[in-house]
Amino acid sequence: MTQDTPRAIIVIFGATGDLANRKLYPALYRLYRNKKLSDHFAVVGVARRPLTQEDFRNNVKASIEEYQGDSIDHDEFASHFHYNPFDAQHLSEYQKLDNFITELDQHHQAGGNRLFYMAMAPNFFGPIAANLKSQGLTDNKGWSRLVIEKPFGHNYETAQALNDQIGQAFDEDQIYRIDHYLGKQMIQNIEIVRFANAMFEPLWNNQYIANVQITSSEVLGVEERGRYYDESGALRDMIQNHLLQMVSLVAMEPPAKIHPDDIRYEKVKVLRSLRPLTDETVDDYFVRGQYDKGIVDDVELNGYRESNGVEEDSNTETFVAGKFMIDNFRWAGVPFYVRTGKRMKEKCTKIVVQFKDLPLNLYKDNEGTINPNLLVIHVAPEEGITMHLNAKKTDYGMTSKAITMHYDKSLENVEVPEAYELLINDCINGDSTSFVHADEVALSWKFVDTISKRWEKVKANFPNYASGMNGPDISDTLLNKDGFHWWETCSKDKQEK
Ligand SMILES: NC(=O)C1=CN([C@@H]2O[C@H](COP(=O)(O)OP(=O)(O)OC[C@H]3O[C@@H](n4cnc5c(N)ncnc54)[C@H](OP(=O)(O)O)[C@@H]3O)[C@@H](O)[C@H]2O)C=CC1
Ligand SMILES: O=C1O[C@H](COP(=O)(O)O)[C@@H](O)[C@H](O)[C@H]1O
Repeated sequence: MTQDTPRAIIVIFGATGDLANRKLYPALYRLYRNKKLSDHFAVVGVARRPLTQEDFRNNVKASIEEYQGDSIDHDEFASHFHYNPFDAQHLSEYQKLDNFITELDQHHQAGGNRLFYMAMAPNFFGPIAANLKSQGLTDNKGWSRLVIEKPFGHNYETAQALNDQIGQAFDEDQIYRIDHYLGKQMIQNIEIVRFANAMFEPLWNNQYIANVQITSSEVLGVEERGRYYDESGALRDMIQNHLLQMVSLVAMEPPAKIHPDDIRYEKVKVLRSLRPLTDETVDDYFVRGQYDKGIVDDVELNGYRESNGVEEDSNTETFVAGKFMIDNFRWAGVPFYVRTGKRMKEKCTKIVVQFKDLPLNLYKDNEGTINPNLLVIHVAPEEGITMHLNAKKTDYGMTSKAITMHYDKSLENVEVPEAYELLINDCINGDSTSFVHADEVALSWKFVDTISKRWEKVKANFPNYASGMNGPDISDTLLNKDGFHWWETCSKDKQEK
């Protein structure tokens, strides 16, 4: 561990929940192991369950063993963890929590800094933030920061109400809204690929790019999250946040500096330039799907409507494909296609940039065609970059063939920081670059609300795709009518077709 990393007490609200166990403890453990946490860090876990200190530390160790797969002695790490049984709805308990944190701060010499992490249901975010303020927990001598998890509201109105509520207790620069996609290495790489390569930046515009395709597909269905998901759907669960963040990063102008304000400013400009939809135009730009049962790897899987917590005639979409038009000088006329869904063919997040064809190309391939250049950013599960180019076919003639040049991140042989690990590290260090600003939340909800209102009004003919397929046919039609098609495979080894 190091002395120069910021000291802090990390207070986790919802310390017994799924997010804390599956993501936060393993992430903290990796930070600790990689010497990114100060000797003086401490974690206060709060939740209603009456756990003893020992129970809590055993839970933390068990979660590291399960999710980190690492069997070294975790006792020293766990000794930084303290449990405080607490009901967020009881105002009287906040003062006790304050005393508990203050004592620990003295014990660990944590410097008076407090990171409040909301790993609880979203309806608690506002009230807890207000109570932290009113009960003096933010009057500590060091900094205090608030970390909140998505969903940031259910629509524009509720997101604004949430922002107003937490904004009364914390300033915007103290609020860290987590979108875990922004912690992924290859998402962070978008900026570097674009702005550190002379061969891409001059071409990154409507003169040379035909379209951009962003896919985030999942093999899993809604599993145990049916109740939450049926209220949300893919539009709110993925498009409003992760997909729009990716669009913003691919489309933004170069920032003046690598500084949170400069980058947010550029992302906000993209969101402000999105061509707004109306009730009449939604169907031309966005389509939806819901998975049916299907056979995948010889196993028969149930349909969405058969899942726990889902209405039997649910109108909730588990798939969305859409087209964003960004009406600014750089992007006028270039469609940004996105799609996301559950129970699709493969787990894959990737960004494909398709370049325009040359005005004349004499060097066609054997089939008499010329393959467009593609730049593929593989976000997950593979991490890397593939360039699809044309080269001479090895024979006596002058025909071309499609080739790929690939950067495979896994060959670097370095441990890749996991998204939560990286984002928690940023919170502790006060770097809010990879977090979502209130303005981004507001603008993305405004855009998405038009679609969700339309979809609530006009029922779909669901289910419309079998489990294991890449969504419904209308997703293909969306691109085909513009003369394009989805570039399918995620594999770096195969030519993407
Ligand atoms: N799980 C995940 O992978 C992801 C979760 N999120 C978000 O993270 C947040 C947490 O999700 P998740 O961990 O899945 O939820 P869980 O339901 O698993 O956990 C909720 C936690 O809140 C505690 N809690 C509930 N009521 C109270 C109360 N009145 N006072 C104090 N503690 C309370 C529970 O403990 P107890 O019952 O002991 O009080 C539990 O620790 C949500 O906002 C979710 O949307 C976001 C992305 C991914
Ligand atoms: O935020 C969410 O993301 C996951 C997908 O994340 P990934 O890192 O595995 O791509 C999704 O399953 C979940 O429904 C959604 O809430």
